[in-house]
Amino acid sequence: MNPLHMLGKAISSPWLVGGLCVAAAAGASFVDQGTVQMWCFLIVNIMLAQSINVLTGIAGQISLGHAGFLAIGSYASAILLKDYGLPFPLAIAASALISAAVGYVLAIPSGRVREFYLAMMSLAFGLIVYELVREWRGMTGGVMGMRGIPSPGLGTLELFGWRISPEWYFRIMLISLIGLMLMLRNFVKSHFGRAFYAIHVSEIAAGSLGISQGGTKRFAYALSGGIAGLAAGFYAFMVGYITPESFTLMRSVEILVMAVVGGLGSLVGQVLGASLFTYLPQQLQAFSDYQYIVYGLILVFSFTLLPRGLAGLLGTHTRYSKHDQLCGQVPDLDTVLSQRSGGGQALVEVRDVVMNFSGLRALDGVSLTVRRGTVTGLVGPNGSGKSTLVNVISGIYTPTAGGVRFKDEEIAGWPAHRVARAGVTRTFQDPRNVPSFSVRENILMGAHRLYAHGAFAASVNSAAARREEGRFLARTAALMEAAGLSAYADDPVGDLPYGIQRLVEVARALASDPELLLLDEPAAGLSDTEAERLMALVRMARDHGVGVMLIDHHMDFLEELVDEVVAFDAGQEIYRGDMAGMRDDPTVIEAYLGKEETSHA
Ligand SMILES: Nc1ncnc2c1ncn2[C@@H]1O[C@H](COP(=O)(O)OP(=O)(O)OP(=O)(O)O)[C@@H](O)[C@H]1O
Repeated sequence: MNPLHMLGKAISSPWLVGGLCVAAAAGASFVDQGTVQMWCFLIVNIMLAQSINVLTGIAGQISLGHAGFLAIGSYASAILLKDYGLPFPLAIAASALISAAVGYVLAIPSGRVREFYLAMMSLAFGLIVYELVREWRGMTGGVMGMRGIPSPGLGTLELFGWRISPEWYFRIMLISLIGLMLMLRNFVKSHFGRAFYAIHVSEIAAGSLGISQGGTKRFAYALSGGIAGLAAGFYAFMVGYITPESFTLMRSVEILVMAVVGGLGSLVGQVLGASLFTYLPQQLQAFSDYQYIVYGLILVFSFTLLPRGLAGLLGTHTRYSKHDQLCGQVPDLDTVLSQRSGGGQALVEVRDVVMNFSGLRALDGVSLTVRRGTVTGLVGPNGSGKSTLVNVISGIYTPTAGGVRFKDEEIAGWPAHRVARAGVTRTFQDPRNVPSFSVRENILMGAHRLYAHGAFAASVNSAAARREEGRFLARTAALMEAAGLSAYADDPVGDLPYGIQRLVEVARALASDPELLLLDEPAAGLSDTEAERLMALVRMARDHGVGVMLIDHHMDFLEELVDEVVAFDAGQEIYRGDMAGMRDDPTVIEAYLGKEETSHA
């Protein structure tokens, strides 16, 4: 193994980390106050880096204004303790809650913009907060700052009459950091962490699994704001004096740089980045005028040579599943899907759907019914509107006219995640997996809509959360076995052949225990063995009462599976019936099959 990766493994070891924490907690009594202050400052930076990592590294929402959260949390906790006499732990908890609330509100406009505009918006947030704390003199002390905040350094911070010394303050911070890191670790490995990452990689694919884009972004902003607020509360009491100059744009950039250099997406990386940027300024004191030039150079160096930051260099890899919690035996494949009754009943009814794209009519009055426990094939030449129909049913497009009824509800116009949560799961013509996730993580992500445990249970890894995760892991294992994917369980999907990626997407769709399954060219690029496996999976779904809509161009493949086939041309139905009839139908031959295909048949 690469020596750097060995080092990475060592620093991620719970024993080493635990040992270091115990040593630091004990050692705080034997070092000078400046060192203890530095350690406290390091903890604040680690928390801030984790805060930005949740938002930017995991959920993919860039933030250039994180010092805004730091300012809000610092002033809030200081005011609550100093002016309202709140005990210090409550003041810190309130600071976290207030910053989380601000994050939630900020997500409403920010959730609507991306990339450059999002960066600008977050920048504006940081600048507005900076100006507010400068101008709101009555509350914040304006440019003169807020003095006399109870602090362990001055011996003025008390908890129920106990004067907190700097060493004890450090120990309290250390325990809080350990708690935070453990909770974050559990959170990231849960379905919440996978949802955060999914909206980062593909909002459309996330929606098709029942992950709400807006809801997930709001949650990510609130969580990130909350963590920054926690750091801010500790910071305010640690320094005992805050001014707007501690919350400038440079501070926001510094926090982002720590996270980027440490390795966005990695929890361990944030500790490394924060450590570097806590100690570096000390070492660079002689060059303080050039400090930001040095930061800039580090950033350029890091982008060029270490795109995944220090975490990438040391090979520390954040996993998005609690794969070690697989408990019990891999269940029989038959039990992975619910057995649904009512075979033959109408499941989805598409009525007179029209879909226009600025002048182009992709669907022109399409009506179609898919029944429970049946497979409906959809064929037609390229551009005839098949994928558009799948997009309309699955909520990606709102039809220009017409309706879609699923079970007892009119779903046309529902957002994709709501349609998916109702039980409609689809695959895409080009597989939309999360390339950096393993096969197991991708398939597990399919079960998102079925999870019952909440964020707190996921973070503390409660018994109920463990049981549920174990159950879905076992079902994932059964699906991997059936799809012939077990050998790739821990491989990143992006590195695997195309056919395997398709099977992963189909297995992921089945992991959602769908009632209606929409498969868009699932057999394209599959080998014969892979196609056999795919057929077995589709048959299993059908036999469990799932209604399947299957788009494909392989006639032999369709012949094996479909109960009814519908042929489209130019957005209109030109044939409906069985496969044999379709092969002989002159309109279908003319528009789609051609003479050659029929003579082969
Ligand atoms: N978002 C969109 N904007 C504009 N035009 C679109 C959009 N989506 C589809 N179309 C057009 O609608 C028509 C139908 O496309 P669609 O992808 O549904 O066909 P298809 O039958 O699935 O073809 P293929 O077999 O190639 O996937 C095409 O002319 C396509 O260019």
